[in-house]
Amino acid sequence: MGGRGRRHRGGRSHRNQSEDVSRENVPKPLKSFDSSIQNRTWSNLDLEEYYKEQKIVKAEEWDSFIDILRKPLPAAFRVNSNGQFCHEILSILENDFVKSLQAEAVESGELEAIKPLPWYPNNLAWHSNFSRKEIRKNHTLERFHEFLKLETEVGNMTRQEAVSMVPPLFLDVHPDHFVLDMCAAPGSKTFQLLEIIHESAQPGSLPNGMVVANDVDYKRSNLLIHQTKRTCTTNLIVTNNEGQHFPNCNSKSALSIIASDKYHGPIDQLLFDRVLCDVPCSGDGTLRKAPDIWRRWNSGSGNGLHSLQVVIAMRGLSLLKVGGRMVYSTCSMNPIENEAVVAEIMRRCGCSVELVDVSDKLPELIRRPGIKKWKVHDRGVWYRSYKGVPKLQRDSVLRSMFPSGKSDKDSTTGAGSNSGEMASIRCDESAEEEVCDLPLERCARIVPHDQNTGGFFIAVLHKVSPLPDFQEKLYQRRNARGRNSDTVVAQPEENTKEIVVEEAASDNGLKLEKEPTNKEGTVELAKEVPPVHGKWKGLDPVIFLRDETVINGIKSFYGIRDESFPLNGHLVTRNSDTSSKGNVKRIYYVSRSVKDVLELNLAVGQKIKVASVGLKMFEKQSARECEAGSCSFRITSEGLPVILPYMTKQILHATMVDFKNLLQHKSIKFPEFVHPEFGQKAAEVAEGYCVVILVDGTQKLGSETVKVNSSTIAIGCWKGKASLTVMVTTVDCDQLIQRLRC
Ligand SMILES: C[S@@+](CC[C@H](N)C(=O)[O-])C[C@H]1O[C@@H](n2cnc3c(N)ncnc32)[C@H](O)[C@@H]1O
Repeated sequence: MGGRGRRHRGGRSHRNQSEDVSRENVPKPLKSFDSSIQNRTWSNLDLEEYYKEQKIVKAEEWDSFIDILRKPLPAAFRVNSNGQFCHEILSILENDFVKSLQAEAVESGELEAIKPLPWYPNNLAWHSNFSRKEIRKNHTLERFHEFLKLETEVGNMTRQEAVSMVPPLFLDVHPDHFVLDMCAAPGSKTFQLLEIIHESAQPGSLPNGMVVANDVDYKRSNLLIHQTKRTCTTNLIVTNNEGQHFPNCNSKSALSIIASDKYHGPIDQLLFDRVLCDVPCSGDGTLRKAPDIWRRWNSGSGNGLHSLQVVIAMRGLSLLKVGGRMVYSTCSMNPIENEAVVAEIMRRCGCSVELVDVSDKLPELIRRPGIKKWKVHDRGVWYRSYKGVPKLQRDSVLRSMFPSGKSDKDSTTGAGSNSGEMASIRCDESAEEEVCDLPLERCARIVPHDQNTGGFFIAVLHKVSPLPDFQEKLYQRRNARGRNSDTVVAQPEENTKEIVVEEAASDNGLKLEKEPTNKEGTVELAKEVPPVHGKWKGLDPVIFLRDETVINGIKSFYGIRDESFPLNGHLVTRNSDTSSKGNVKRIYYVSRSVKDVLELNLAVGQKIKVASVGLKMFEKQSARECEAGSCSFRITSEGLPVILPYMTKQILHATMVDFKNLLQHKSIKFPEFVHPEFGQKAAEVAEGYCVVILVDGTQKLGSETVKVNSSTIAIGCWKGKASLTVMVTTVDCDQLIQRLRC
């Protein structure tokens, strides 16, 4: 539909249901690649020594490995499978650019300039032989660059590193799944997850599944909100919780006891069928794309992230349903952030979690088994085993970093026990090299020289039974204590009666509004109705719109029947939209699954910090534009594809010539349309927002003859006193005009 995948401009900026993305959130462009300084900036002796020692590639491959790390990353991109013009775009790539760019490929000694990634389903993902900078700067690639730019801008394509596309494919998501993306920003994988959730949905029908895209960083979340808006989804909640403390939303828990008396929703507890745990990492797999990492890299950054990665992954597993699947991934090549984390969570979970062997999936994706032997490096010293770690260093070098994960609490000796000797010791030779006894070979490591990509790591985990009790209780204890330790020791805890008082406190600077507590220290929830005022400072609360005058006004103006497309209970607003009662400015539509989760979240005291939810469907018109009798809410471009199949009023059908004229001239007086019949119908429709649908030559101009389907092209317009005016951004107009020329 013309409205699909639209990009919006000029809307008022709103921090939480954010429209805009500040420039500082946009990933910095690739630093200019100048071969004269390449060797100086694209090298780091510590990194080289580290990876030689860790033996993630064989000695004979070393040169190929390090050479390719010094070459800029070829650009890759994906075609949005739900985009209305998906097939046209694939056809342009296959029939135009594959051929027209061929000369460039030959010049650089390659066979093809662009080609589909063989392991990605349906040829939707593509590899190019040009770096992003080459595409930007090389004049012969100008047309290709323009094409990529425009299609990305209107939401038909996404530029994404090839290896970063892998985790959602291993997650095996179905349209009815509840999916948690724990560390989601800037959102390229969330976008893929949403595509899968919506895969088989017909226009207007909403899948049963949903995605919760969480990221602790609200600025980065704004980027995600912007990115995913192009999917026109009603099935997404963007949240700003710390992944490792993502709340328990359980209406039956002691904390929620008061609310649960009033709560009769279909979900008692928020658990997920799938969890994506794409954790913060040192990012050395992205060296080819972000060369400044060469300068900054040291082994300490991976060591420093290990504990956080473990606790985020553990939280993901406890939020996973039994029988569910979690993918753990990083864009780091470092075993301390990868195999060591996976081994530690396997140890903590015992038999309740299995590593899934996915070696038969995506056979064309070249990857290597996870390694079972590695060492730990800290401040110039290599350790083969935890035994050798001096006491003073056991704060930074943890037993979970080693392959066996075993501690030796009594050991006071070892390579570095005397701090005076440390500097001269390169390795604790006395200790035996450890080998992990877990099936880490089932993990997948993607190394850059195998298929000219970045580096990446993936582990697929299956939850076969509830986690050991003490792991769940550990989470509660840590929250109750104020959670200032990420280096959690996996030991059984006896007293778990303590109740979470501040489920997600203010570790990251967000302050909770003060809530009343009772004598047990539990949060007392409002007795009558769930709280609606902002609990999280800086985040507007989510409020269900119950104003019948507004809802009925919309229903009757657009001819929407509740039995076909329910509005009651599915419309929400944010606090800043309602500066005074009845003055709602923006209305968001949420799918049933999202509605159920929001209601549960309200019942348990708004534990989840909701940054953005659902799809902006209606926007208030200014009083000047609204004549008496017309509806004061227009439909947004992103909402149109979802609601159009259910609209029975305010619809006009135009032939190609009138449709194109409208796009070109933006505003046309009724008598000036080529088909007077169309001008007549436009004059008759009620003043205010209306939709113009393009009909082909064989169809009549009567509304009842045209059924809306996935290829329907429609635009929002404003019917004024004497003319019809297009309500579509210039970029979208231009894109549509170009498309209609094809
Ligand atoms: C590797 S990036 C995620 C990339 C993302 N999955 C994508 O595909 O676009 C890691 C993200 O983790 C976020 N993060 C860092 N610490 C976190 C935490 N404790 N909980 C949740 N997110 C966290 C960062 O803000 C960052 O956006």
